[in-house]
Amino acid sequence: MMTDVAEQSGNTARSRAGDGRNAAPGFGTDEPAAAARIAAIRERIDEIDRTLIGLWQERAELSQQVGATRMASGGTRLVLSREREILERFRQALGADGTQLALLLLRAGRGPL
Ligand SMILES: C=C(O[C@@H]1C=C(C(=O)O)C=C[C@H]1O)C(=O)O
Repeated sequence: MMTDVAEQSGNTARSRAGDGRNAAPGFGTDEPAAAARIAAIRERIDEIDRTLIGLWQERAELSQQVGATRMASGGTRLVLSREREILERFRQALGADGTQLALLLLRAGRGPL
């Protein structure tokens, strides 16, 4: 993110200098063909992000339903053995970043500890 902003302001500075570069502001390149390819790839990235956000929200709602169901039956709010399984699943698939992602995912459902 920081890099994008820095690169964009770099392009803006060149445009102001009137040297003919910065053909496609916001793409981080002065090559129109590269900018077109990037725009096409970004469409899919945006689609993936929308899906991820929707799935994230759906998972949080389902997790809250489980918690409410369990507490209404006199059970516990959390089940740490289950949370450990989920952390391990994400760690195995994605490594250390997977663990961090799973921690955020679990927190989205049950709130901060
Ligand atoms: C949703 C549940 O409740 C809590 C939330 C979990 C989750 O978001 O995956 C996992 C374990 C529990 O601490 C569950 O037990 O399945």
